[in-house]
Amino acid sequence: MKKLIEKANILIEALPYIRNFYGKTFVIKYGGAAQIEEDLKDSFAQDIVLLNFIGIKPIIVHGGGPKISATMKKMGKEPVFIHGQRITDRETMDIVEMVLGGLINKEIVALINNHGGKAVGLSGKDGGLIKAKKKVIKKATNRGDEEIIDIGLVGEVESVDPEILNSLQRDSFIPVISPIGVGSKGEAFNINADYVASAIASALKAEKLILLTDVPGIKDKNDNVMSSIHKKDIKKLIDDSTISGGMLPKVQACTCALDGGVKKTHIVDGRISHCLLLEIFTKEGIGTEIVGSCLST
Ligand SMILES: Nc1ncnc2c1ncn2[C@@H]1O[C@H](COP(=O)(O)OP(=O)(O)O)[C@@H](O)[C@H]1O
Ligand SMILES: CC(=O)N[C@@H](CCC(=O)OP(=O)(O)O)C(=O)O
Repeated sequence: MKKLIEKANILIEALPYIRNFYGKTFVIKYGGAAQIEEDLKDSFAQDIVLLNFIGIKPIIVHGGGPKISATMKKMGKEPVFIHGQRITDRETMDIVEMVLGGLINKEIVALINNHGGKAVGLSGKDGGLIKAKKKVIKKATNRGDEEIIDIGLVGEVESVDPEILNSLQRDSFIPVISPIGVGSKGEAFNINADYVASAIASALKAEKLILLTDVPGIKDKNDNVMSSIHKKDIKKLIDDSTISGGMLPKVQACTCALDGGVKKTHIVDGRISHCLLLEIFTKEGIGTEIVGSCLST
């Protein structure tokens, strides 16, 4: 009996969150580094379906960097990254569309549907969801001026048209989005999934942006995970190199989303089973939250 009452207490701990989040949109970025074991993929899909059945509206933006790299290598191409962005020639863009839009997107859709959800896969091309333009990377030269590095068909989000998402949500579908944008001439652009998730969360004024990755959260200089950071403190953490590498686009995505009207942003360890439920429905949460308004400090 004691064990049964403990189970009831767990549900009761979740009650205020279920009440607060009813009808709200959560944008969840499912990074390639978190898509590792079959059990974990299943627990992710179960969490999404549970969120949906209790009235939260999840939107998934997925990555898949490791699988793109593995496929490139199989085809005799060496992946190269500059500032965390994959140099994308035309042949690589075909591989990106094949792996993200074909393989990974459909795998996530099938997983969610297997657990009783109604997922629909789309890329930024569908319904004109993500308009993109070529991303320009500038590098300071030792002559004191700047040179432009051409990284090919890498895009940045120009605008988001959420109409297709609104329609899908109205009919209780769960959108699963691959981070491919469409240019003014209909051409495809490869975009970092953190930035796409951030732009979509802003366009929908989502309640939360949650980025699933392969670290327990943002670590300080002593390797301890910081449970909460105010966005005004991010710059200092970048300047003193506490935050670097792959964490840079994530904190940028979180701060842009907060500026765009998203209430809270989280960086969570996707290698933990049911990490979404632990973050959303427990007092402590897991990982790092980045907050930005006076109310949430
Ligand atoms: N302060 C920090 N705390 C945690 N991780 C950090 C920090 N600074 C840099 N990183 C790096 O960021 C990486 C996460 O980014 P990335 O590998 O691009 O993930 P994903 O594939 O999920 O997008 C970590 O594996 C870690 O090496
Ligand atoms: C321009 C660019 O680098 N795009 C990424 C898109 C996928 C992605 O973001 O995947 P993760 O979230 O798993 O890293 C890439 O080609 O790897």
